[in-house]
Amino acid sequence: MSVKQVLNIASKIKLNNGVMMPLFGLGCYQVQSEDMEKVIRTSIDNGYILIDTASAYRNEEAIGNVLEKIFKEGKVKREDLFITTKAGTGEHGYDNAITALNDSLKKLKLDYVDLYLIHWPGVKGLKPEDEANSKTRKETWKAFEKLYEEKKCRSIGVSNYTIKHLEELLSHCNIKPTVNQVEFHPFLYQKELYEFCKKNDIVLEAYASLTRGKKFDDEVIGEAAKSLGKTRAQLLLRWAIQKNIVVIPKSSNPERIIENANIFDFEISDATMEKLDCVGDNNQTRICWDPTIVS
Ligand SMILES: NC(=O)C1=CN([C@@H]2O[C@H](COP(=O)(O)OP(=O)(O)OC[C@H]3O[C@@H](n4cnc5c(N)ncnc54)[C@H](OP(=O)(O)O)[C@@H]3O)[C@@H](O)[C@H]2O)C=CC1
Ligand SMILES: O=C1CO[C@H](CO)[C@@H](O)[C@@H]1O
Repeated sequence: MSVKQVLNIASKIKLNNGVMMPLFGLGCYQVQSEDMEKVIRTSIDNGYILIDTASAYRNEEAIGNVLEKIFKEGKVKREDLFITTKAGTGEHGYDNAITALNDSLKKLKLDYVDLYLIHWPGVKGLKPEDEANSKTRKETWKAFEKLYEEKKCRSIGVSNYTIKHLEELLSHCNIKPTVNQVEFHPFLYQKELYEFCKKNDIVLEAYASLTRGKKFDDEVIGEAAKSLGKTRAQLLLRWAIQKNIVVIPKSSNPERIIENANIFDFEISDATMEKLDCVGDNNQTRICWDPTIVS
């Protein structure tokens, strides 16, 4: 298969600023620097065009080194890829956020990222309900708007925002967030947030779609995957894709990287989708951090 065909495998979704975002990509949390070249090369060879990282993951430099090599080889062009990074909890505030993206760009060896996200609504050291938290969040967004206008990021968005945080942001922003990246899988089907984002033209991007493997032993998941002749991981990813939710599974294992990409050749029936929507512990199984309680 040609690289072009490979790059076209992943379908895309249109963001509210007109940018096309791939529905599928590689999550880089806990991808070790020494594995990065193998992981990115395997991913790109198998149709991944989106790479998700964050300053907090401490692997932007490793990603930048690999991308530099790949671009030099001419195998893939910068504009073929969609790179996301995030400003961390300690990078809130106007000046901090500006510095944070410039630092990330230097490490990634890029002139721009495709998507820049506020990683977490809470500011380090502040309680979620603290008024100063909301003031600083607003300043952070002002910086994001400036960075967007300067074309240092092609789209701006948020992560771990609840409806309350989004309402606050929508009430004062000049540029709307394009994306909200949150934990989302059948065991934490955040339906209200999903509907809110849809209504407000914000694309939902799921993290921990595979529940980090923690719910693979669930019977409903097992049965549905078996009946489709797919793996549990593929079923979980497909469930989100069918809701037009972007998925970014992480794997450092070449076989699993390939397995996770093979989710565009089957469909989950409406009946099975409904079953999956209701699976588990009343949609309360959170694998990662909880933005409703922790700052
Ligand atoms: N905005 C935020 O706050 C957050 C963002 N994220 C982003 O989302 C991405 C994905 O979420 P993440 O937390 O990594 O969790 P995932 O649900 O993607 O699970 C990753 C884990 O599942 C394993 N795995 C991957 N593929 C398979 C497979 N086919 N079968 C069995 N096991 C598999 C991986 O191990 P192995 O590598 O050995 O294959 C790894 O241990 C992150 O990498 C990050 O980019 C994640 C959390 C929070
Ligand atoms: O994005 C991230 C991946 O998940 C972790 C929590 O489990 C977060 O701490 C981190 O920032």
